Amino acid sequence: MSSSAAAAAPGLVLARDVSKTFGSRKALDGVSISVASGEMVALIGPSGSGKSTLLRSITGLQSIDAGAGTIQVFGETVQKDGRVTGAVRKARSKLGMIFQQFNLVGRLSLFSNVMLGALGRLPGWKGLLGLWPQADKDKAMAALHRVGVSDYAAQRANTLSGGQQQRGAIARAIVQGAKAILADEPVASLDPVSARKVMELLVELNKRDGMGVIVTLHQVDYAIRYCDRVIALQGGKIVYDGPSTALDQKRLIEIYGPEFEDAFWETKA
Ligand SMILES: Nc1ncnc2c1ncn2[C@@H]1O[C@H](COP(=O)(O)OP(=O)(O)OP(=O)(O)O)[C@@H](O)[C@H]1O
Repeated sequence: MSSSAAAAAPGLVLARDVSKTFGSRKALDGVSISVASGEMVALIGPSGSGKSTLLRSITGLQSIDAGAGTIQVFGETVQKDGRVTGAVRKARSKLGMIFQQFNLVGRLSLFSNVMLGALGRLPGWKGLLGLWPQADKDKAMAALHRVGVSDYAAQRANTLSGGQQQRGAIARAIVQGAKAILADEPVASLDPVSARKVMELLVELNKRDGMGVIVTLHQVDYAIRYCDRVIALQGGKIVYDGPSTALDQKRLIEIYGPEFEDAFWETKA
């Protein structure tokens, strides 16, 4: 790519002056962030600071306040004038979304769930009838193998462990051909070993495949260990945006308050 083409390539997220009000509470208050396409960024902050609201606004799952705020995803304006725009579909096709509660269809096999990632590329009736092209089936099995759960392909999703389901959700994003993963508390419901595996997978997709990753995390130590950049929210405002290596104890106490020690050591056991 020429340097001018690289300069023109749209980033993963460009959010300007984004606010979101629920009743009398400002969940986001004039937030602006810019995330390049191959970055891995942790969103941290105390409970209720606006992390999920920011992520949901980026994916267009929720509209932002009317006003000057705008959000672009891969160059598509997904939020403007307080409305989610029609361009959100195109943007979402490039985003793999991962949630705390896995969001797999429980009665379907793990394999079928992963195949759902290919739905956007197929006429709907073919997908509904399970008439998947062999190339997509191969891709799904390769993705399941890559995330380490191919042995469970035929098992119903609701009989799998949380860690297996979350890895399945990541396989679905791979099959979708996502250019980035937006993950909302992906490890909050997992035991420490499964949580580490999921974080390591996200890092691998970022470093090896160049996928952008934005991940909300409660565990500060995970943010520091796995993410190069951290954005911290407090009361809906950005209070830190920089390298994770520069997050020292003083800064973390500023972000979380004096209870920070508890939050930090929560996952050390
Ligand atoms: N749908 C909603 N209706 C009303 N208030 C909401 C809604 N969603 C979020 N809020 C409020 O907005 C604020 C930010 O919530 P948000 O879920 O974004 O925080 P968070 O940082 O992700 O918190 P946590 O770490 O506990 O998940 C909170 O005060 C929350 O109560």
